[in-house]
Amino acid sequence: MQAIKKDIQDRKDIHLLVDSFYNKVNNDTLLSPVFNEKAGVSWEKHLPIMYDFWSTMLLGDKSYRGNPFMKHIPLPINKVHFEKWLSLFLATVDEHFTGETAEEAKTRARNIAGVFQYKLEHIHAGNPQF
Ligand code: HEM
Repeated sequence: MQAIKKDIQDRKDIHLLVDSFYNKVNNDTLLSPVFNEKAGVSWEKHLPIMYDFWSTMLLGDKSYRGNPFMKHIPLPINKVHFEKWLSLFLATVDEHFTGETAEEAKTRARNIAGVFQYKLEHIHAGNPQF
């Protein structure tokens, strides 16, 4: 029987969301090389940052301080990468959660991915006006 899904309520839920998402990323042939080869991500450091980021977004605990966009400027990523990133994120939320905060997570992800993609397109086109 399938477990009854609940909403994202606390940091334990955020850990499940983030761990499951990056597990998918690490198994994805398009995104995994960007994280592991191009950026050489240290997962030990990155995952706790992402727990704080999503806790700040969804639980309002203000544990994340930083400028997330800056880290993405040097990455070789475009629309195709963002579409994949978003589809994995949305699938992860739906797999584990349902409710108002789960919907909020998907809306935030869509919006931020859209903004990042738009800004990067301009920067990559040689118009670093941001
Ligand atoms: C194609 C899409 C994306 C790729 C390939 C990507 C990749 C990365 C990489 C390689 C880092 C740096 C990790 C490190 O410092 O070791 C990073 C950091 C981060 N990313 Fe992304 N990312 C993507 C989209 C997004 C989106 C849409 C969001 C937000 C919803 C996001 C939020 C963050 C945050 C919060 C950080 C941490 C920044 C910090 O260190 O303060 N990323 N990402």
